[in-house]
Amino acid sequence: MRKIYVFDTTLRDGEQSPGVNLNTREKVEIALQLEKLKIDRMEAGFPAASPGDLAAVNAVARAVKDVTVIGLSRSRENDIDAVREALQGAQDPCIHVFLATSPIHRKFKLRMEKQQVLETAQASIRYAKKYFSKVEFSLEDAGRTELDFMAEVVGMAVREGANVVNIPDTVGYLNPSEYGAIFKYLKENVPDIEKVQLSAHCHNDLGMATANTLAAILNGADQIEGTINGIGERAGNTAIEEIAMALATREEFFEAKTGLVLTEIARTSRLVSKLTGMVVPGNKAIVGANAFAHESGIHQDGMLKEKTTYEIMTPESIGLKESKLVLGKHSGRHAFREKLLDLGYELSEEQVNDAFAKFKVLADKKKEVSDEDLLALLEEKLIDTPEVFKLETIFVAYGNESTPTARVRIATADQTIEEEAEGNGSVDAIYNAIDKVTGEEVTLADYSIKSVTHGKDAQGEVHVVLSQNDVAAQGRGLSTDILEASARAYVDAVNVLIEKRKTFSRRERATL
Ligand SMILES: CC(=O)SCCNC(=O)CCNC(=O)[C@H](O)C(C)(C)COP(=O)(O)OP(=O)(O)OC[C@H]1O[C@@H](n2cnc3c(N)ncnc32)[C@H](O)[C@@H]1OP(=O)(O)O
Ligand SMILES: CC(C)C(=O)C(=O)O
Ligand SMILES: [Mg+2]
Repeated sequence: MRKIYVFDTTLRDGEQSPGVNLNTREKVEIALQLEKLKIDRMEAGFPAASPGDLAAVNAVARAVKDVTVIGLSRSRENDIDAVREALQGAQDPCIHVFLATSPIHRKFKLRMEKQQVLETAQASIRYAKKYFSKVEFSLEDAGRTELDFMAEVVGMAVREGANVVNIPDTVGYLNPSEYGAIFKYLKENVPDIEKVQLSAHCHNDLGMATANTLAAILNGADQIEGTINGIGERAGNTAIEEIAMALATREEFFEAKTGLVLTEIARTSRLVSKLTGMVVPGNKAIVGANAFAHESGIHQDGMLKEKTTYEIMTPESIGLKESKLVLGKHSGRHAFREKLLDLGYELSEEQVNDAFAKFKVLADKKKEVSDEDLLALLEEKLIDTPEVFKLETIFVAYGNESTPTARVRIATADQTIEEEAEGNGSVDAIYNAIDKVTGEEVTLADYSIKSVTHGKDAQGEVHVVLSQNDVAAQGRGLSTDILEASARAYVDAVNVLIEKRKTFSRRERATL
């Protein structure tokens, strides 16, 4: 099995993400975690960029023990000297020198002819070689460089003793067959190419960074460069975790693997996200919150029967605990029943069906139904009070300069009654309208409201206590709308009150 070396540039190209700025302490923290992940090489920064970055690279160089630490440098002696200073104290230092080779960069940015590019690159590799036993040279924007000129520059780098030659698709322009073909071409056309390691460095402007990097591996690349979570300049770099898991999942196809401790992937991803402030999208491959979550009933059923139906790798393999079955409007009975069992509810088939119907109504209103939602829903269902009055609809008209008015429609066993009333607030108006329907003379002894779930679409739970003569009754209402929850709680309490009154009078009659 061929080993693919992993060059992590989270601390350099990753830090080039707009808005990201890592201080020394943060760089060291990430570097130590990258060491646990067992990446082979880490680019800690660009020492010539600022005194702060030079110091941070130095701190990383001194902190890590088992990883090659790299500093980036333009093809200029001053930049190379800055890397020399920054890498003092490193166990295994390496310098990364780069110069653009494409016609666009030569003409507009560097304002150099081909020959000048060749000579500048040669001089910088020679200078770097005086101080470093390990030198990587990158042909910036290789992806848009003429193949014959690229081969000429790579040949020069090989002769000058570069250890790694990197072929960046700096602007994410190529597609996998084109990028793979470059590696094949260099392998076949550059004399002594086997003396260097060829490296792939891709950007994700067209969403092809991972595919391009894999194409390079299939065509002989020895090293891949990337960042954790794929952060980096513009649309980012190749996500290292995607390459590592692609190789691990399809080992028989690629016949290559990294030396990463895969179970450290999730932890590393979380740390990088936290310290860079770059949130990982839920649908991000491997490390997104939904990468091992299933919401659809058919998928959940498959997962419960056999996980490989819908998972090509396990969450445990990247250091997560388990897959998640998320209950939502697309979920089915299998997952629902499983969740009830998890929560300690062993219900009959009929009860499950009944609760499932209520769950679907709630799921239509909420993106995700949480455990708290379910508990609230189940507890409400399990209280067996006959519904003398059943709330059907409420309508509230409210304005801060007008009197709130509410209209309620309530069903009884033999009719549906609609009433309207005013109040000194929306809830008061609703309660007055309900009183008109029920004809019950009750006192509102207590009213409380709390949110039982989180977020903007949280469920509100309203508790009311009603009293009538010596009888008190509690009611509970649950809804994503607090006015509806208030109405439900009140009607529930009236029903409980009526039930209590019946029990009370039965008991009284019995004692006569
Ligand atoms: C594809 C990549 O990711 S490359 C890395 C990109 N990363 C960064 O640029 C982050 C760090 N950079 C910086 O802090 C600054 O750009 C510095 C300190 C390096 C340079 O700053 P300044 O001296 O003010 O130059 P500025 O950034 O404006 O322009 C870049 C100069 O470097 C030249 N240059 C660009 N690449 C190279 C190179 N590889 N080798 C030599 N010169 C280069 C440009 O032609 C330009 O030269 P000019 O001033 O003669 O026109
Ligand atoms: C410095 C080089 C390697 C780079 O980041 C790029 O070309 O994308
Ligand atoms: Mg880059």
